[in-house]
Amino acid sequence: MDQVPPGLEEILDGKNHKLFLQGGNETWMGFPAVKRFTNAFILDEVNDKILLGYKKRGFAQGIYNGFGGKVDIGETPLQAAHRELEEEAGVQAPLQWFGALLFYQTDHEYAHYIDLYRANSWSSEPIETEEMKPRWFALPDPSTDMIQLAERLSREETSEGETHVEIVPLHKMWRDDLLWMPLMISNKPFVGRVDLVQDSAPKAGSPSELLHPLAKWWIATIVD
Ligand SMILES: COc1nc(N)nc2c1ncn2[C@H]1C[C@H](O)[C@@H](COP(=O)(O)OP(=O)(O)OP(=O)(O)O)O1
Repeated sequence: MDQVPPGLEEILDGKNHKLFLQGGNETWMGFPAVKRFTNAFILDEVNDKILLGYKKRGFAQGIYNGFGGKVDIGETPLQAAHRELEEEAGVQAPLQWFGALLFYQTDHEYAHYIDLYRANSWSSEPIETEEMKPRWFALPDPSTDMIQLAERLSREETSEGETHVEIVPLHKMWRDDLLWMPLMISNKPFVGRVDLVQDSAPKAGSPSELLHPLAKWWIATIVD
């Protein structure tokens, strides 16, 4: 019988779930507060592509991610997701909720509670903004071992750190994304919690240490 991690009962809100994966030997950390965020992904299901943004500045500069940020006071998470997508990629899209993640990183002031959204259509060609440079990448099959793929991509990268490959740059995304990417690709709603040790942003280094920042993780799909 799996034990739902602290903080996720409220997010599950009575919905049935099925454990997808879990790992790590630590105990769940306590956290002082929770802050709400959103993250939105556009998927081109005709051409098996995903739109990601290259973070040009500030926190987590140099990684690829969906488009998102904090939920402002007075906004619903869905409103925030639409606003962030438009601000960061100049795009409007019929966003659908597909998951929620709770993260806590050692010594941080708050845990991130991130509502995840996806859409299969979009209003116009994405544009580069001050914060993000959008780029389309080929999606791997959801049955792919994402950790092995990230290791291969990391080895194949040019010495200048330039990503030539057209496939989704898993080695330059948040480490936890490797765990739930198959669920996003196959559109299976999920909830998850991930605890991280400090300094978890992706950076060059030994591919075998790809999951090193993750101290404990638990991800479950939502079932009807
Ligand atoms: C392990 O850490 C993270 N994993 C994943 N998958 N996503 C993360 C992680 N940390 C942050 N994020 C998401 C949350 C948001 O969708 C974006 C941006 O987060 P950030 O903390 O940079 O948000 P801000 O830029 O401060 O928000 P504003 O745009 O509102 O200023 O990444």
